[in-house]
Amino acid sequence: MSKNKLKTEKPESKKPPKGPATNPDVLKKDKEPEVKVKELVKDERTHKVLGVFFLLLSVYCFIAFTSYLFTWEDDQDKIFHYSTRELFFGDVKVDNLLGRLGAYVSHNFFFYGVGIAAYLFCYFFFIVGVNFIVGRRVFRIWRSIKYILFGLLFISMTMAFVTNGHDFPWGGAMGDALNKWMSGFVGKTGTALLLIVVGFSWLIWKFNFDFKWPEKKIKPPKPVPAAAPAAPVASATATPAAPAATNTAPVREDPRKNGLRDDGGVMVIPPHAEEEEEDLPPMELVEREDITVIPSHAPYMPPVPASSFTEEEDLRTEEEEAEDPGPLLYIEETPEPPPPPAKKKGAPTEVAFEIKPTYQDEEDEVEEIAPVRPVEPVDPYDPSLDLRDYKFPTLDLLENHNADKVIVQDTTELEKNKNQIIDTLKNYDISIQKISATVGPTVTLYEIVPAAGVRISRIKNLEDDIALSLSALGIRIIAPIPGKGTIGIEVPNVKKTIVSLKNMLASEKFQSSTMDLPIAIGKKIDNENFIADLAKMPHLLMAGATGQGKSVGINTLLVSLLYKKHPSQLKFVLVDPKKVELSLYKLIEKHFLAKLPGEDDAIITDTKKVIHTLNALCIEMDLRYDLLKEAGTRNIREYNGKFTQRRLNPLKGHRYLPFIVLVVDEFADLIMTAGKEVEMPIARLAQLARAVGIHLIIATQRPSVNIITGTIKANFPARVAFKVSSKIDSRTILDIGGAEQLIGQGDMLVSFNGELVRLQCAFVDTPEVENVAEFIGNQKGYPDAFLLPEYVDDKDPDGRELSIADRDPLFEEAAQVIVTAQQGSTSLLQRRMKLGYNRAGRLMDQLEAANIVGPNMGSKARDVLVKTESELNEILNNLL
Ligand SMILES: Nc1ncnc2c1ncn2[C@@H]1O[C@H](COP(=O)(O)OP(=O)(O)OP(=O)(O)O)[C@@H](O)[C@H]1O
Repeated sequence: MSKNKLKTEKPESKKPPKGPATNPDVLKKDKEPEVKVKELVKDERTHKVLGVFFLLLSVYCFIAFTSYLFTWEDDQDKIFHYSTRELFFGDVKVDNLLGRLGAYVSHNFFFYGVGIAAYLFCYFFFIVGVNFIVGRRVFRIWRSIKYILFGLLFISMTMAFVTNGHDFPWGGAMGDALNKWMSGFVGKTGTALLLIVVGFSWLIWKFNFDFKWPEKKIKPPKPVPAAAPAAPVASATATPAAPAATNTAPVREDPRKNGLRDDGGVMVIPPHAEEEEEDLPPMELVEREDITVIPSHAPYMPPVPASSFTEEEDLRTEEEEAEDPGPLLYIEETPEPPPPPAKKKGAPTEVAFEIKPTYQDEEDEVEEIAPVRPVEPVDPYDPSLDLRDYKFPTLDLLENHNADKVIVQDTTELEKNKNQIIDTLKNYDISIQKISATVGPTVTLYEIVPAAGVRISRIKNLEDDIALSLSALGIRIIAPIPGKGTIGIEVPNVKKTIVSLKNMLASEKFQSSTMDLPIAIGKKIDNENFIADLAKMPHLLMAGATGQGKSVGINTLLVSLLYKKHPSQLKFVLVDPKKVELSLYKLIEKHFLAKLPGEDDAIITDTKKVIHTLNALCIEMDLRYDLLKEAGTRNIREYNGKFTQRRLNPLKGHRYLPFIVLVVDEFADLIMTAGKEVEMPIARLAQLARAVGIHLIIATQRPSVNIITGTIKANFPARVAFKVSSKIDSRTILDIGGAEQLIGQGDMLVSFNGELVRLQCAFVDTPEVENVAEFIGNQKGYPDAFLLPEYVDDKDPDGRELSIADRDPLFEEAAQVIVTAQQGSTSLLQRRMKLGYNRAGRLMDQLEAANIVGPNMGSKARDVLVKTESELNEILNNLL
């Protein structure tokens, strides 16, 4: 890849600075750092200063207002008597504790403003101040503003109405004006009634009083005759005996006390549905413990600590808050019918209730089972929110490579080739009915319809003769072209056209594709873009002699994925034994790469580390299978679908699963150095990993049978061959000859879905890849690369059992997990801490040695010997 094109240094960087030569003796004055207004506004310190200001303002107003209540008579005279100028700059004596300014401000707020309701301004300044100082929304500003506005109107008007004619401005000018207008409009009595209605409505809304009518005595139920059919209910107290009774109070009387729970269809509604029960059929409410409210931004990936997002969270604006789906509600599966998710934004409670109608008899049941009331669906979880500002790379980072020129072939060349083919065939007594040509980027396909009675195998055998007569390399005969009833002869073009990746990515087909992992591979002979879904392939084996376009091919695939996927949806594991081919992708480590914990470099070049990484991937695969199993889903799509619908509990280890694509640039090298140790995990992954979203792209220069073994081949149904050196190699990779006749430079054969297609691989140059990687790398990423589970090699002496003295660094964390969950299970450690089985097992042994858990009990979880966290802390302190 590095030899594609050498990146030239940008000329500007080497140019001497323009203008007069600088004298080194004359020291330049340090440029004052520019303070940007935007940064100043965002600065935490600015917020704190504002917070102090608002708090003091609140205190100031409060003292001034309170003082005004006692001194208003004297001060008012002076304020009326003197002009503002005299008041401010003269020597007027006032009684207000806060002097002339206090008297003046209070007078304006009370007299010309809203009267006693002016205290609401103190409250407002106070909450704004607290929010600024603390740096997060302790008080909800917009909601408070609504209440304050309502309070200003209502209190000032009510005070003006009640104290009508009083000297003190209880309602202020605004209250008086409102009162006057309202009294004229609906009369004094009308105004009084209106104020009472509004006041009571507010109180009811706020405190939701229980207006209970004295209950009627319940008549003891009549004994049911023994012959009568039994009603399908669980309890006579919960279900009235006759339809007429369904709307009577006793049925609804404190339904939760019934403690009944039926396993029928359930409907989940927010708890305040209780208030609106009046219109509903009688129903029983049962507290549901299987519904948990957990924070909206629960970590979805182990390497990203939850705390890293909280700061950003806190700085979110009120508007963003409004769009936020709010606390993440996850709803556990219940049997049929599936409960519609129900949680209104900001609903304050942590329990939801299960409501089901009670039935009179079986006939009613069908009607009654219909949903009781519509419930608002919960906003789906969006994994990309953690990097919400991430921008996808733009097409202008890529080059056109003159590919915008329409592919035209010399008509004389076409005509000449056509005649040559006809003549050659004639020489062998093969006549044809029709011949047509399709000009592709690298080769032209001549399609022949032979005359009746001509055997296809005869034409096929003439491959070399036709090549000779056309004096061209790389002629391929496809006899017959599947599904067309014609025979194809591919003849290389004299002038080839580069297929630029840019054009392929700009195509409608790619832009509008909804594939999980769309890869733009290249152009077919008929110039159709070949875009496939790697997730469906599900793995790709690439082979080709050196210099035939493999590295470009790998870049094409990787760049295609980078243009379509958000960092939260996709991770690459890059294995590059050649050390230079994939090094460009280092820039996107914190966005798209996965690595082993504790590794510095995400791109793996060392064979030993490759073995660890492949085994870690196998562990990840197993963990993912566990998660899928627990979620009752069959593949990653269903699983992530369920997770985003908030139907899986992150507290139980569920997380959004990004696709993982493993890319091995030189497989032969690995097999040569590590043999089975590499082959086995690769084969395991190839066999099983597709369902859990792990896909492999394996490339090799040497497609010999000892490298591409039967096991590997059997699990890679999609294979790509660039030009290879022999027919045997072509057979090894494609199970058929033909790749040896390719003409190189990205000319390729793809065997996929039982079809063999000749493509010209899309071309992306090294500087373009660099542009894309830089574009992504310059954006905010995760704190670290995606961490794969830990793998400890049993044969590795470093990984053997350790004594308590040198216990695992994760020992304390593991102890906390086990004690909190009160469950001594290794798989719990694996899931919660994303550890491999070996490490989790060793941790468990160490916990046993520290008497935190009991001995191994086979398939059952170990006993947890420590019951409380304080007990645990004591043990841990003693161990230190
Ligand atoms: N799709 C393509 N379109 C046009 N030219 C291409 C294409 N692919 C490769 N080439 C040309 O072929 C050269 C070699 O390609 P590449 O580096 O991908 O080969 P390779 O198979 O990876 O070789 P090696 O295995 O030695 O690394 C490139 O520098 C480029 O000029």
